[in-house]
Amino acid sequence: MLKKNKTLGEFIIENQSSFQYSSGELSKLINALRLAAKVVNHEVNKAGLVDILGDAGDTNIQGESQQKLDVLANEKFIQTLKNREIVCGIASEEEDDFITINSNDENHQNKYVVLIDPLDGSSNIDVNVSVGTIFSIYRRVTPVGTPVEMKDFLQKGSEQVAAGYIVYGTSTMLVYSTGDGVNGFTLNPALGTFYLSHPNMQFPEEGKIYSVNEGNYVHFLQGVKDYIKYCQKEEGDRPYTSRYIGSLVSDFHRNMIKGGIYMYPKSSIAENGKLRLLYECNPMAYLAEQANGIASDGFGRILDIEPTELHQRVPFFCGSRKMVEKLHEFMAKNA
Ligand SMILES: O=P(O)(O)OC[C@H]1O[C@](O)(COP(=O)(O)O)[C@@H](O)[C@@H]1O
Ligand SMILES: [Mg+2]
Ligand SMILES: [Mg+2]
Repeated sequence: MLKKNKTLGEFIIENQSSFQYSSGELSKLINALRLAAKVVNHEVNKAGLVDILGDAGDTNIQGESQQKLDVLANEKFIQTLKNREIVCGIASEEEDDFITINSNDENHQNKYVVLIDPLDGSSNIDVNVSVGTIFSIYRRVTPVGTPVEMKDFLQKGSEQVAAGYIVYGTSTMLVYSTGDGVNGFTLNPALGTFYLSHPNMQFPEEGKIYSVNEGNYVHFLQGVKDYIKYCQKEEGDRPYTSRYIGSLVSDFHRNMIKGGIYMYPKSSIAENGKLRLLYECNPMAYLAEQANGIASDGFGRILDIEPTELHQRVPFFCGSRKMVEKLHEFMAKNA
């Protein structure tokens, strides 16, 4: 049984040997993400006091207006990773193309690439509702010693070596996995230290919460509509409770603790849904499976999807095993 209140630093060192490619490089990388999380947490917590609320006045490659905190979080994560010379490339929701990191690594010796959603839940920033950061880590497929290429980023989610998120909520937590279960660490703001608070997180097999933007209901496929009606029907332990924060990280985190299903389906107004495969769906799917949950596009496993573009979107259904299996029944019936 993992002893609680171990610091994240201690946990990283102790668990390094259980990682198949253990060389200390991934530990350094997780440590860098931990540092960047603290820097961004500090900015998020005082957002209303300084001029970092609101629109940054630019749009990203997906045509979405960038919030000032999107831009700031993006800068902080990229800078922290660059300064620590431990990755050979970074891709981000807020960057059109991937970034090659070779400033101090002339020989391109670094083995890992990182994909990030620097600030998840942007529509909640200005209204003081919890937001997050999502990260996904792969070993490069191109030879060490050569510059990083697009194919190093366009890998199936099943190839991830680690993934995680930070939730900036009532408390700040860093939750991640390196393929050996999911563990959650809570930041003690006074000490600036993350402590193990949620060892071995697991999705309950069954849940009573469904999370979907019902404002889009009329545009959903019949299978999704039927499943939502099933959740709302007075029968057995239903109706379920509807909870939708509008920050993927926060909705996922709640559902992982309490049991539930999160859905961002495709619709007649969003052909492939809204969420991005590489830095939203793949990392959350990796965590879900490590925590005994399921993540699919309504028909197949998210982690088996072959990526084709850096910012591609996919329909996303994720959560407690029995709930996602029930959704699959309705999707199959209407396929
Ligand atoms: O407002 P909508 O259409 O329901 O979308 C909410 C979803 O979009 C997101 O905000 C997309 O993420 P970003 O904020 O990183 O762009 C998710 O966090 C959230 O679940
Ligand atoms: Mg996001
Ligand atoms: Mg974002």
